[in-house]
Amino acid sequence: MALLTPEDLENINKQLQEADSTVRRVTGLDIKGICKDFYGTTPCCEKVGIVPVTSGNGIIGSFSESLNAIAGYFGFDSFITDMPDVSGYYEAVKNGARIILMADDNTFLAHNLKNGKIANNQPCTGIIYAEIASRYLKADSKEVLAVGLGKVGFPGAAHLVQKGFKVYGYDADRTLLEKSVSSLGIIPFNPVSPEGDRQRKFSIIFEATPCADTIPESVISENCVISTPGIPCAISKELQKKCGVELVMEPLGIGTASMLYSVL
Ligand SMILES: NC(=O)C1=CN([C@@H]2O[C@H](COP(=O)(O)OP(=O)(O)OC[C@H]3O[C@@H](n4cnc5c(N)ncnc54)[C@H](O)[C@@H]3O)[C@@H](O)[C@H]2O)C=CC1
Ligand SMILES: NCCC[C@@H](N)C(=O)NCCCC[C@H](N)C(=O)O
Repeated sequence: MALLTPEDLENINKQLQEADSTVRRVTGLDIKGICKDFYGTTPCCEKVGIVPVTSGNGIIGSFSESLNAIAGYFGFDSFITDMPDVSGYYEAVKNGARIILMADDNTFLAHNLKNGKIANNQPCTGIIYAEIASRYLKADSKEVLAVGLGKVGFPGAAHLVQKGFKVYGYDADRTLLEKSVSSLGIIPFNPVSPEGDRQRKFSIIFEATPCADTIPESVISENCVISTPGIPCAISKELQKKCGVELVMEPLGIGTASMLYSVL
């Protein structure tokens, strides 16, 4: 899995505020409103314990601090434990944490100790970015392009299928593309070299790849939202400006909010 860097998390509050205003423009609701409406839950001063984890590549600079800022932004009472790992987990519980947030190199979880609910960042991220895209107020059709069908993208594409959208999809990994076609019924469509479908454009695009510039101008409709957790960004700033694309993209907060609301 591509790991976050401290650079990705710089000015996390500013990134979150900017993403929130884009989400509000795109859907009419802010991120809180989307999570509340989608999960049917509202925070009620649950205490969130954030536990740094030293395994694998170790602690990522400002990752825990970013989670603390994000939890506060969404109205949770949160703290970072002094100790990492098992000692940190013990410290969190002893200090009254109701929800534990912790991540190693492979899994980023939220666990509600009271109701037993547990969430994984990858599906929670894919689903919430897909949900935001699905609520685009200026969408000109129910057709969606989903690029990147991995641990984040597949759950997001599945969510769009379940919501009744006609999902065109692509993944550079042929096996994953074939699995998505057979299990979700998505229509294979390579945005970079579409066979036959040269003029197909989309006003709703969901992207979840670790590659830059995966969305070419040829598939961007006049009114278009690109909802993408993918890092680096799926579209250049120049192309975004040229096409007037609404870009919903943020490195950690939207996915974390989805996790927290899903375990309430
Ligand atoms: N913003 C956020 O909150 C979060 C962001 N991420 C980011 O989302 C991205 C995806 O993460 P995962 O799904 O866990 O990774 P993954 O490796 O499971 O899936 C990525 C998929 O993209 C495909 N891919 C790569 N280049 C492609 C291209 N040019 N065109 C089409 N498909 C291409 C790969 O074949 C793979 O199936 C990563 O950049 C990750 O850092 C992940 C979790 C949260
Ligand atoms: N964008 C949300 C998904 C993050 C994920 N791509 C990642 O970097 N995971 C590694 C987190 C490692 C955290 C570290 N163990 C710490 O506790 O600081």
